Amino acid sequence: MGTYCNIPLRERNIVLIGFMGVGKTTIGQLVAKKLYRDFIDVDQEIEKRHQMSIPAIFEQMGEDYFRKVERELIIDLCTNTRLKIISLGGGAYLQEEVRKACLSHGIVVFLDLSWENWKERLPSIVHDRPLLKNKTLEEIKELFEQRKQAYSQHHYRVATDGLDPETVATRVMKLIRERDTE
Ligand SMILES: Nc1ncnc2c1ncn2[C@@H]1O[C@H](COP(=O)(O)OP(=O)(O)O)[C@@H](O)[C@H]1O
Ligand SMILES: O=C(O)C1=C[C@@H](OP(=O)(O)O)[C@@H](O)[C@H](O)C1
Ligand SMILES: [Mg+2]
Repeated sequence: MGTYCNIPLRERNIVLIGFMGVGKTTIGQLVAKKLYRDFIDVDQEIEKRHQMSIPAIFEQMGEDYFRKVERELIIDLCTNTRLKIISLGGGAYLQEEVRKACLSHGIVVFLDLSWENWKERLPSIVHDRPLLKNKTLEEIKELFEQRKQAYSQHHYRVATDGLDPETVATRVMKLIRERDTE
């Protein structure tokens, strides 16, 4: 797969990236509604295809299997679909092939949230994020910091601290509209 892309800019998929719990799934859904586009959440798609939850897939098939499935699905979506709003799982973008496919074929929007604000969200998300279970807050912070380097490879960044989902979605939508009218 080369990096050449013949998809016109305004037809490219919008790909939301960022750490677990920053709001990729929530915001993606809202942006899709605002732009009258289809929404695809990669985790939900994998769950649907396997008829299993993400924690069950991790437990029964293992993380390596999950990473392979998510990589293949994302590359397929990036190269073979247009005009979608796609929310990735937070770890997918750690894979180089995924980054390349998203950056060359889509418009990558990084949803950023400070550690201080992210920490407040942990209790509400820990139950269905296998990678957060049985980890201390210090270990999670380390993962949060480690992943910054991958997420720094994006087209747009939206700072979400203190913003409700509607406001974040409006900001993402405006970025896309402004780009389309350039
Ligand atoms: N901007 C926001 N402000 C407050 N809570 C949010 C915001 N975005 C998402 N959430 C909440 O955070 C949790 C994780 O959101 P989710 O969309 O599943 O994140 P992700 O897909 O990035 O893991 C959910 O409970 C969601 O309601
Ligand atoms: O960051 C990760 O490694 C993961 C993030 C999750 O998605 P969200 O980022 O939507 O929580 C999900 O794909 C899985 O639990 C692994
Ligand atoms: Mg999600």
